[in-house]
Amino acid sequence: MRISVIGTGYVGLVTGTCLAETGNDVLCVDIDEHKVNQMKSGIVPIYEPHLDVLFERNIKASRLKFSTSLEKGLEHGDIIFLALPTPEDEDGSADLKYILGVADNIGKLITEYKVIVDKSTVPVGTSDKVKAAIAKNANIEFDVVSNPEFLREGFAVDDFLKPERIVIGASSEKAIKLMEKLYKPFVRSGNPIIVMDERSAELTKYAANSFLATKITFMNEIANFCEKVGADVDKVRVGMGTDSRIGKRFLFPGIGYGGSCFPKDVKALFKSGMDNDYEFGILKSVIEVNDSQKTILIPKIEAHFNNSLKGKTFGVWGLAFKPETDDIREAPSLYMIEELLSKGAKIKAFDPEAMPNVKNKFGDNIYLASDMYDATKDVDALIICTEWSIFRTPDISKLKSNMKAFNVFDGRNLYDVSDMKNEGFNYISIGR
Ligand SMILES: NC(=O)C1=CN([C@@H]2O[C@H](COP(=O)(O)OP(=O)(O)OC[C@H]3O[C@@H](n4cnc5c(N)ncnc54)[C@H](O)[C@@H]3O)[C@@H](O)[C@H]2O)C=CC1
Ligand SMILES: O=C(O)[C@H]1O[C@H](OP(=O)(O)OP(=O)(O)OC[C@H]2O[C@@H](n3ccc(=O)[nH]c3=O)[C@H](O)[C@@H]2O)[C@H](O)[C@@H](O)[C@@H]1O
Repeated sequence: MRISVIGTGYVGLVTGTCLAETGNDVLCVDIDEHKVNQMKSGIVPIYEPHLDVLFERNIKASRLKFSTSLEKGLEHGDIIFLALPTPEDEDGSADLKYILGVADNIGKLITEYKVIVDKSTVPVGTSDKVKAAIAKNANIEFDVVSNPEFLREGFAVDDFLKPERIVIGASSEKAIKLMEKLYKPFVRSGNPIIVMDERSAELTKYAANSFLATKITFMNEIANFCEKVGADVDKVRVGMGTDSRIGKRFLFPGIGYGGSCFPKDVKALFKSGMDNDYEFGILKSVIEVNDSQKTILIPKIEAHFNNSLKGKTFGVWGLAFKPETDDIREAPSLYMIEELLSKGAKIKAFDPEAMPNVKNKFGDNIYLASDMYDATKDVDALIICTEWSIFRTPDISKLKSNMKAFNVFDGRNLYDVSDMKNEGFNYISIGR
């Protein structure tokens, strides 16, 4: 099938590449000329494990091409995916200017039947807005489908190739048939393609992300309470998670959820609620609790240093919002670093993939370490913000010879409390 993907970020590029992998002829369109030039010369512009192999293979097979021209994209694809940003607007709602801007142009440019697929995360009712924006300028038949994406960064290729489910929100039989044909190769394992109306599909995406964010936040509160009453959240987590109704996943406490989606999506669902005369009390709390969780280690650090962080140096391990990505959008590490800088501390930071993004954000305000041990030289404490695998079994003797004082504040519970104590560290983690 001939496919175009408009917007070639984490979702668009993975979608385009994986659809090419199953034999489709894919054109990826992006407004960012630099990005498109990179892709044309074979460079994957983001860090996403395993994407490079598929990317290269499909470019070689001429199934994956790139352009900055929306016009070419609309000419090429029978199915047009919109994988455009839907960032948080000032009032917390999802900003639809990218989606509706492109929809407006689609109406002007299409000359034959197209299926326009919204893959971005958008509030309930957006498909009607997209339809209206296209219809305003088009005299041609077209259909709009809502097909929310559930991939995780760091596992995006795997999640796309082997999805637990595919949600298709549509009312046109013709469009549904085309979408089912396109996705058939991805559901061989028996996982379902779930067809529903557009509004339910749009809400499914927000409900899923908000539920997961709530699950994490609930566990963060249990962890905070564990500290008050002398319980161990790791034990509570295992004790709870073995109940299959609860499940083991997404129960890991830490310094809050971050990323380009959970924070904005929870806020957008809350705002959608308010716009429709419904106040999501639970989401209000999730937002508040997560905001304070991001800096939950700060009072503990301050208490240790007698409320004076001025001139103290902190090593920070892990800057991306989670492991296996270079994405720092809404990363808890950024909130920690900003808070520490504002209190006069100095930072030596390291992340395996996110250093260029962090450099853009902080410039010379922090020291960008050349490796994880460089970030621990002469520090008063080490702070762990992201649980990259390479941090899990550090060379303890190297750490000890580097660090000025043996303080570790661990926002991701990487180490055994008694092991760290036996090694002579003052080790503070979450809920233990
Ligand atoms: N990042 C993720 O893991 C997931 C994101 N989503 C949703 O997917 C959507 C896209 O997210 P990301 O891929 O993370 O965004 P992104 O910011 O990584 O990529 C968006 C791309 O769209 C391009 N763009 C902007 N305006 C354009 C225009 N007028 N024409 C062509 N290209 C244009 C940008 O240059 C950028 O390359 C959002 O709604 C997000 O909530 C859904 C599931 C997972
Ligand atoms: O809509 C999206 O963009 C995506 O958002 C999340 O994916 P992602 O943000 O890539 O990452 P997650 O693995 O879900 O982690 C999100 C945040 O929660 C935190 N988290 C996750 C799990 C956990 O147990 N504890 C915890 O604190 C992570 O550290 C991270 O900051 C969802 O998992 C995807 O299904 C969804 O498609």
